[in-house]
Amino acid sequence: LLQMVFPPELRFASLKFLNRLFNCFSFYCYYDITEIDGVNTNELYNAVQLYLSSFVSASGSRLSLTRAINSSATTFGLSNNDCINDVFDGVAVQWEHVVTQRQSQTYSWPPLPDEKRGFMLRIRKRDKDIILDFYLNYIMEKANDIRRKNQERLLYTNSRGGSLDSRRHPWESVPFKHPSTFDTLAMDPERKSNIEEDLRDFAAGQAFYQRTGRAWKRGYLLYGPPGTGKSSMIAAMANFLGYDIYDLELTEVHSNSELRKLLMKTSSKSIIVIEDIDCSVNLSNRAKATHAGAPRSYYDSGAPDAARGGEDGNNNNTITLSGLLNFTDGLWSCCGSERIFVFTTNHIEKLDPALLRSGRMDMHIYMSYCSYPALKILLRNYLGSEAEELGEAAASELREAAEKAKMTPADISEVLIKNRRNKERAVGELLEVLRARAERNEKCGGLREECELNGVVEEMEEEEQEKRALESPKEGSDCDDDSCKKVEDDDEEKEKAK
Ligand SMILES: Nc1ncnc2c1ncn2[C@@H]1O[C@H](COP(=O)(O)OP(=O)(O)OP(=O)(O)O)[C@@H](O)[C@H]1O
Ligand SMILES: [Mg+2]
Repeated sequence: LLQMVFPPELRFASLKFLNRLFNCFSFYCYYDITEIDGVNTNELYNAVQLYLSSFVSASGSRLSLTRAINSSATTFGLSNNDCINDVFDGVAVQWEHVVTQRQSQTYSWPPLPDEKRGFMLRIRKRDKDIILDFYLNYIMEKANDIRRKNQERLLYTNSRGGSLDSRRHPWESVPFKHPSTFDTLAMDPERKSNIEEDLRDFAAGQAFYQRTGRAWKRGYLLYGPPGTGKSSMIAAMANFLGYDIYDLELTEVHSNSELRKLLMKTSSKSIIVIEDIDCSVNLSNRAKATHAGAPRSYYDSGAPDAARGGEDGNNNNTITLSGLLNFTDGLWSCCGSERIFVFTTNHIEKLDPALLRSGRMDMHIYMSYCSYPALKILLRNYLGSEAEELGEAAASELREAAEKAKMTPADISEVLIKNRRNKERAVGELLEVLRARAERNEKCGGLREECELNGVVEEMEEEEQEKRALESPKEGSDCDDDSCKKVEDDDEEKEKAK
């Protein structure tokens, strides 16, 4: 019509004029919520999608269904260019899912997705205040609730090494399904409940952190020998609080600024984990600091710029200790809220004092060898029986052996898993293993670590294994003839080798 009525030079102006005229007389106004806002993912788009998926299934006649890899939840969504109505506080609104093909692909890296997706919200002009002030906040809260209720928490990794995906996100995610909880964690109950209480206080502490002027974050350093449950503790923390986990692979981070960018893209209510902090990256100026003796001198000599949040002059492409400290502690660490930092290490003595100084990591948690109270939890987990049920004599023998043996919960779990169908055999073998280990510890005479270094422990372990292999199969074991014969053959071979 425009083409017929107006000459070409007036077409654009007339279109603009008609548009304005139409808007003046229209009862409605429209808001676009696009999936990608400039270069960043639009959180509101994700929230609206989740919010609509909670009730769209009941009213929609044509829906899109999605399920993420490894996920157990199906998500309903509006099909392309479909509409749905909603009512908030007596006010009617309409949502439309608008999908269009991206026309001109301007150069950008990583390339933008082919489709441009967004939601269009249509409301009456007179309802603007109530919708913009309350409805959108309500949607954000509701989406967070749905996420928590679905228990579809995510485990993020930066294993792509700094490159972004098509949605401009540096983190990759999978549903987090680790079943470890504080109930299943073998640890002294008193220490465990202290940690639980600390976490509970943290999660409910918004007003406290606000009042005291502290950033709403907390740091935990988990240290102890391998197999004592550091990773299991992180999973238990995430399950307890219902937080996502960001597993930061430091070896994939190339500079301090990349580290900051990663931090900026983490969400609230999350646990940011760096495992094996002592060996995951060669923190370039740590050596200088240790050499200098005093922890503070590192700031003077090592990386003056980096300490203020910049890059080390000589090491533009490396991540420095100060970069890491800024990451956990500096201004950038509070670019979100309600976040927990967890570092783990097997060798706390190798860590730079700057990382350990008070206030840096709020709680240092030693994950120790398996004590008797922890052993009781493992017996309950794997055999389904309380230690007291095993009889007083067996219980006290176990207690004594466990205290002397200094075995990790991982080692003990192995013995229990192997014999989980036969409680007596499990307890019998466990006692045997614990005693052998206690005996070995005695031989090493408190120099266990030196013995381990010199291979003495390895030799002893081999001897123990051979001894056990020679004794098996035991009476009443459920191996068939063929497998028994195989074990005998193996034994013979081992004997020969010996
Ligand atoms: N305290 C514990 N409670 C329950 N299970 C445990 C505990 N410690 C270890 N385990 C068991 O041993 C296995 C290894 O534990 P985990 O990975 O948590 O140890 P880790 O301390 O993180 O070891 P590493 O230092 O090598 O990373 C787990 O599968 C878990 O089942
Ligand atoms: Mg671990």
